[in-house]
Order: sequence, then structure tokens, then C-alpha cells
Amino acid sequence: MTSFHIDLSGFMEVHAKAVAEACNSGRATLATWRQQIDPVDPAELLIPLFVHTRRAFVWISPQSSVLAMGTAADFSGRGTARFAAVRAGWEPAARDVVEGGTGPRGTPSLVGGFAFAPGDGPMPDGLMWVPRVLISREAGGPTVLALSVGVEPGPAVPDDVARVVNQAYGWLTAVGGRPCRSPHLEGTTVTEVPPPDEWKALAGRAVEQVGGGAFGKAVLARQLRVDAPCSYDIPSVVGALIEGQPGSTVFAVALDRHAFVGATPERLVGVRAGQARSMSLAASMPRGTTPAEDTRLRDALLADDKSRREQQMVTAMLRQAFERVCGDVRVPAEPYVMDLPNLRHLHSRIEGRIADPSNTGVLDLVELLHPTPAVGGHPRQAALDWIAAAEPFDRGWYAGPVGWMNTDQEGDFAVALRSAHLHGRTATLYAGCGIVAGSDPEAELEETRLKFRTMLDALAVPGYGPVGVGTS
Ligand SMILES: C=C(O[C@@H]1C=C(C(=O)O)C=C[C@H]1O)C(=O)O
Repeated sequence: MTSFHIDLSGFMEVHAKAVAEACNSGRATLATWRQQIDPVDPAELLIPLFVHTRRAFVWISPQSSVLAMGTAADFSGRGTARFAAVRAGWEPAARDVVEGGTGPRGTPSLVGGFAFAPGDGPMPDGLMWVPRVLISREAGGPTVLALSVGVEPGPAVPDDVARVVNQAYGWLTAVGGRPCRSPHLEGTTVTEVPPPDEWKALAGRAVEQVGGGAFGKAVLARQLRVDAPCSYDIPSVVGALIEGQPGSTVFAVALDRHAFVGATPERLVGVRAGQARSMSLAASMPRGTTPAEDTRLRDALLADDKSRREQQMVTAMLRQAFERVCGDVRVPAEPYVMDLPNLRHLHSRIEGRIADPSNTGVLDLVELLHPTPAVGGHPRQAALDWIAAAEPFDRGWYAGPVGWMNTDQEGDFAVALRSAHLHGRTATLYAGCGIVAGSDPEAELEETRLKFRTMLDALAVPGYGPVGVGTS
């Protein structure tokens, strides 16, 4: 248990100021109280987080961790305008936040994400929110507790502050252990959507489209529907991702009875102090079973012409997009290999200095970059049109942007890969592959199997492949 004391009367003063502001302006206003607390292991926050709330957010990346409970204000958007709508709500709200406390400013305030494309799935097209209780830490910085209450113009709700403070105590005093891994559940079934032969035929058609000049690259995804005999325990699944995927960004978004979870290696964009950072990630290769084989496969990936072309398309698009809003854009001449526990990719870091930081926030970059050719294709619209017609399902939040922001419009977003939508006893997993000239459908299918392992391991589904399909 961490020891801390929340200054209730200090927070009540901040709240009273927000009530006055809301009455004067006639607008809903947020009151936020920030203070530093002792460091706490994010994995130990998971069990009480999901017990205490139906709205939860988890983000654990190499650069920052953000765990959050409840909502004080929602900012949502629909359709293709989903990014603009969230920005139009959050920008004025962020300017008006009445802040107090001893914690540093500029720490994460807003969390959430966006669907890959507008759709009619159970998750909204775009939803970011200011949590009631938020615990964050950026690399090398302090652990900060932020408490927020939304104030509507009109009569104040005086016990709201006390309730948020109680929620924070309830959460932090229940910290005491990491979740156990779920055991494998007998009777779990795995269904492939579409069936492998149909998916390979689609991949073959994508190769033909590339040959005919319709597009240079399209990312074709498929689904695994995993049905278990009892409901999934979200803390166990998230805990297993943290343990099994070091170096990736583990995320979870829980909205009522739906949760979207994953461990992605791909950063979409981060913005801090006028610097924007992104990553071109593409092309895949397995890990070897011996050190010699592992080195051979690593060298083979770096030397593979098709892989280099595939990644180069992503790098070129990111560079162009960065050059529209940034000066001093830097991209290394050669890609690197990113090693993950179950597979590896080519990647290049892309960095730039934002030319006009007062008018370009992280959400502008998210909108500009999404979807990159790592998850969509190139040229973008031709590839997206083909994907929408070919894939027999809605991608939901898979391959969409998930992340956090602060009141200065800075933040960090990942591309939500290696992910699953959890609803009761069903987990719907997604994985895709970039199809370019020379892609072999059989090899691409195998690649999706490697990508599915991230979530299947966390869900304790062993041996997926010819043996695991059907029943496992
Ligand atoms: C689309 C996915 O991954 C993306 C596609 C890759 C590829 O085509 O090789 C590699 C990494 C990611 O950029 C996924 O994991 O579902």
C-alpha cells in the first residue's frame, strides 16, 4: 500500500472556483487537483481499478504510464470528423480547467482512442475523457495523482469532491498484488474469420490489384473469435500482456461491458515540448529457436528487398506528413530491426520540430498520420476502399489511435495492434499484414498467426494453428 494524504479542503477550494467560473461563463468547467504520490507498480493497480469502475484506461509504454478510473467529462466524435470533434471539445475545455495542488502541470489529463474507421461496432467512433482519478508517471518523473470533477453551470453538487477523493483512497489503499495469469480454460473454441482459404484468396486478389496498379500496398486483416466457457478477467489479461510483452505499449480501454486491450509495438505519434516523434514499422519475420537461427533471420529481414520496400512506403508517407507541419525532420538512412518476443519488424524513428506549436497539437498529427500505410496502405484512399470491401468485418478500434493528452495539447498515441475486443466470454482478436508486389498468401497467413500469439498467450489459448483451431 502506498501512503499518501489528499488535501480535501484544498481540492474543495479549487472546486468552488470552478463552480464560480461555470456560473460566470455559462459553460461546463473542470476542477482538477494534482499531487505527487509515492511510486507504485502499475501492475499492482490493475485489480482494484477494474473492481471499482466500469470506465477504465490503462497505458503502459516505455515512456509513460497512465492508469485511470471513471469520467469527469467526455469528448466524443463520430464519423470522419471524429478527431476534429474531440479537438473542438477539448481545446476550450483544457483552457478553462481550474487547476490546483502541488503536482506538476502538463501531466496526462485526457485519455481514450478512436476507431480505425467510422463504423457501427460496440465501441464509439472516437471517445476521449477526463478521468475522475488518474495516476501517471513519465520516464524519470514523479508519480502524479490527478483528481477531476466536472462542474455544470447551476447549483453545485457539493459531495462530488468527497466522492472522488474516496474513490482515489479506495483504489490506492487496495493496491497489494499483481493479478494471477488466467489458466487455460477447457472448452475454449477458436473461429477464424474469414476461414484461412478465403483469407488467402483475398490476399491473392490484393497481390493482383498491386500488379494491376490499383495500389502499391494494402494491409489485409483477419479476426479470431475466441469463445471461453466463462468471462475473461481483464486485470489478468492486462497483467499477462505487461509480463509477456516488455518494450511494447500495453493498453486497455474499458467502457461499460466492453474492453479493448492489447500490447502494441507501434507508436503513432508523441508530442512533447514542440518535438514530434513517430515510427515507421513494417515487415515481419519470426524469431529463431536458437541464437544462430535468430541472427540468421534478423539478417535475412534486413537484407530482404520486399520487406525494405514495404517499410520504405511507410517511412516515405510519414516523412511527407511530418514535413507539412514540422521543420528539421530527421529519419535515419537505414531501418533498424525491432525484436519482440514472438516476432520482429523493420522500424525507423521519425522526428521533427513542430513549426507552429500553438496551432498544432498531438491530435492534429494523429489525424494527419492515421491510418499510416503500416495499417492502411498506399495510396491511402485506394487501399482503404479496397480493404473496406474485402474484409468481412468492422475493424472497430483495432489499428486505430489509442493514447493520452494533456491540457497543452501534447500527448502520446499508439497504433492499437496485437489487440482484442473483450465482451463477456468472447474475445475478438485482430491481425493484419501488408500485401505488396511479391507477397505470398500462405506466408502472410503464417505471419498473422505469429501476430495473434501476443493476445492468445495473454488469454491462455495454447497451440493455435492446425491443432488449436476448432476446439483447444
Ligand atoms: C497490421 C499489423 O502490423 C503491422 C503490419 C506489419 C507487416 O505487414 O509486416 C508489421 C508491423 C505493423 O506495422 C498487425 O499487427 O495486425
